[in-house]
Amino acid sequence: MTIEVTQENLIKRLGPGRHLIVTDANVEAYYGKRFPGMDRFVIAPGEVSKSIETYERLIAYMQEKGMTRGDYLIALGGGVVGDLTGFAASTYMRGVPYINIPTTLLAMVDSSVGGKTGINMGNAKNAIGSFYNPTDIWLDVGFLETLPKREFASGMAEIIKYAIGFDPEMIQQIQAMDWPFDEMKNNREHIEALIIKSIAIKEKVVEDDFRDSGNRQKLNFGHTLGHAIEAYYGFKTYTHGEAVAIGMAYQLKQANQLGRLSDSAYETCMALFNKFNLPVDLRVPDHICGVAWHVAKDKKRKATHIHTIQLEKLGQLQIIPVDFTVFIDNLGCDLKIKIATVAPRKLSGHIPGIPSKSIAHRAIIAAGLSETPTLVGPIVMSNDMMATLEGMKALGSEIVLSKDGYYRIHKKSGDVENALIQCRESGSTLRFLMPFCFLAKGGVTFTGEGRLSDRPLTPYYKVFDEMEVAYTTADGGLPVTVEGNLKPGLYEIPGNISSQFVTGLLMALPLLDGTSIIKLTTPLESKGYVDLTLEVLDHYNVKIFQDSELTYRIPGNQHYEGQDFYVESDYSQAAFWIGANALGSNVKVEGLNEKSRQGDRVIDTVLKSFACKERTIDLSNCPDLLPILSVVAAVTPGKTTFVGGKRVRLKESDRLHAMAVELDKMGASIEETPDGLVISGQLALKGGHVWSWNDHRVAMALAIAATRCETEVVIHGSQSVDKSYPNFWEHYRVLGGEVNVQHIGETV
Ligand SMILES: O=C(O)C1=C[C@@H](OP(=O)(O)O)[C@@H](O)[C@H](O)C1
Ligand SMILES: C=C(OP(=O)(O)O)C(=O)O
Repeated sequence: MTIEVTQENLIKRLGPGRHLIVTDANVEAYYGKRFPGMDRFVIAPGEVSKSIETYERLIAYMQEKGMTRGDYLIALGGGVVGDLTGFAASTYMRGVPYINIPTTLLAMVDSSVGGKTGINMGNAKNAIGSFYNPTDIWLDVGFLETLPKREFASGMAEIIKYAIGFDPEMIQQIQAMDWPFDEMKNNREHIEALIIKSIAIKEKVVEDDFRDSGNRQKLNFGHTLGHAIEAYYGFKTYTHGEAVAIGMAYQLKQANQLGRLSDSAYETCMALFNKFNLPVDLRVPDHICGVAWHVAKDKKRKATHIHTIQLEKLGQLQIIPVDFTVFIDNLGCDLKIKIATVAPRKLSGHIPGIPSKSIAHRAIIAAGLSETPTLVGPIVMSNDMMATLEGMKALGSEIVLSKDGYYRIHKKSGDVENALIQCRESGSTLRFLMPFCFLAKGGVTFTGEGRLSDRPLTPYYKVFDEMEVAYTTADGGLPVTVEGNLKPGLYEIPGNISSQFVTGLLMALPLLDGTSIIKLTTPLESKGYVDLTLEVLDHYNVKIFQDSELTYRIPGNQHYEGQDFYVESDYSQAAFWIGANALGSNVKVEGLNEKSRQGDRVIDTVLKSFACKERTIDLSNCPDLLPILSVVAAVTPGKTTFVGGKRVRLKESDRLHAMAVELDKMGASIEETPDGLVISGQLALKGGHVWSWNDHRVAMALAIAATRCETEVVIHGSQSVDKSYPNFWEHYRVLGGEVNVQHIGETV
């Protein structure tokens, strides 16, 4: 039965004494007036109060008040109040009695039962604590009238756990509840019954196994992942119940997929989560790898195995030990993923610039089409470079490593048939080589990895339709096979989806047997990249005429012939170090060409605008600078508005979204707009766990953010730098950075 909590009832129960109510400011605001004659110690709401400092203040207050072993502490609030009060009660004078009056649904069914008390140390939840039971638990569902709906749902997640894991009869009662309810009265009976049943289950399990060694682990259903989810997001993004709901949903999905749990039981469980709008997946599914890392560090994990709690049928849970690598594999987390732990410190020193990826792509293609061999280099063997080198070989070029990083390249004689090109994640390789489909009899098949399949190709498909070139795609994505000949003529394409279509056509059309015209139907963005194309074409004696801002004329029957090609240093990569300098580091990147035509050379000018209080940065000609510039903006005072960045969403990740999510996790003030970001700068970021979104530029930008963080930054998916800058972490260390890179499996 539940009881109405009033001052009169309390005093009747406790008798005279120096009793003290511990509560938080929210509960005090609603209910403080119910206890006008009782002393109250009010703490700040939320996890921050489960700290040594608050504990010390509470004990000092009790001493000052002269409380003795005969006096009671009364916890009036949610889990935080209960845990702190219980811990103070268990330690003050080696133990004083306390009464727990939970005011949240979660506390009623979970933390108030079981005798666990504790406070946090840093990010480690309940690092200091004790097993200590309250003398009484007073239940008053009336408190739930004022509980926010999201908090109510959070408590329902625990009730759902009891229902599906221990007592399926509760399921109908949950199904019968009105939700969301306006008034408690129609639901009161169901809720009371569910709370009482939940407590009875927990008490029974705990009684049988007070120190958490056997069956009590079943109460942790969904919690191993749930705790890891809370920790990965710094206890910010999901409530406890939401995190546990996601944890349970993952286990249920796996059990169902392995045939251990019936479809109907699985669907029943999912419907219960849905009823209360509880999430069943992470908003960013790839974040599961970061969550898995936290599981690896979980104190409950034994050796290389993890004890998972799995539902076999409604009402029946099993404890099943699973190899940790199998566990993370089952979560859908790629074992190739690496994690870089980066210490929060500034960088200084010299590093050599890395050869420009954009220029090298173009030079390899031009050299590969030339019958006279030329030496192209230096080239750093990133995944993207490998894709273009292999791609040109597939189209009939001979490529031989001549000396350190320099390749002798030319076109071989003879026909090529049915070429297959693995573009990996390189948009440039795919879009630069697609128009060369006519170089292989029987066509060319392009395949790729990661997000490449989702990046736009429609401007080419329109051209192929017009030119009667056949293509077959897998549901509009990759692999795609293209077969047929482009013809000289008019090519109308947009200039604002990707300049890479313009580059691809500019490189292929000179080989046709007549003049072609490229007409841009929308203004050209990323213009600097098209200028680079024209520069490389000129070097190989291929002539293009720009008749107007939107029109290029390309004479046919041309041949690629040229001198050796030196690949200058990459401004897009140097931008990370230059960005670090804007944040107080002192890095010299050697070998940059001050007269380079690379668009990203604009980084120097853009950084100057940070001297003003407010600045607007247009990304339309420097999309690749967004990740690093957003980091600079996050830790430079003033407001930065990024515009013109729609295309930035179409790269290896949606970079606007990725940077907004990750910088927000690190404590930045950042807002996403349809074509940019708005960032209010501050002095430092917090640090913590972040996800690279499998995007090299996001990973590198987050590494630079670490130079202005208060604690270390743990970058999940740090291997993504291999796409363009495989020696990035090595350079980071050369500059005095402290980086520890591990495979997720090695964190065990
Ligand atoms: O031509 C190139 O080398 C590139 C063009 C740009 O793409 P978009 O033209 O699609 O913006 C840029 O983002 C990419 O990294 C490289
Ligand atoms: C977008 C990029 O490359 P690509 O388009 O070649 O994949 C990049 O390097 O940031």
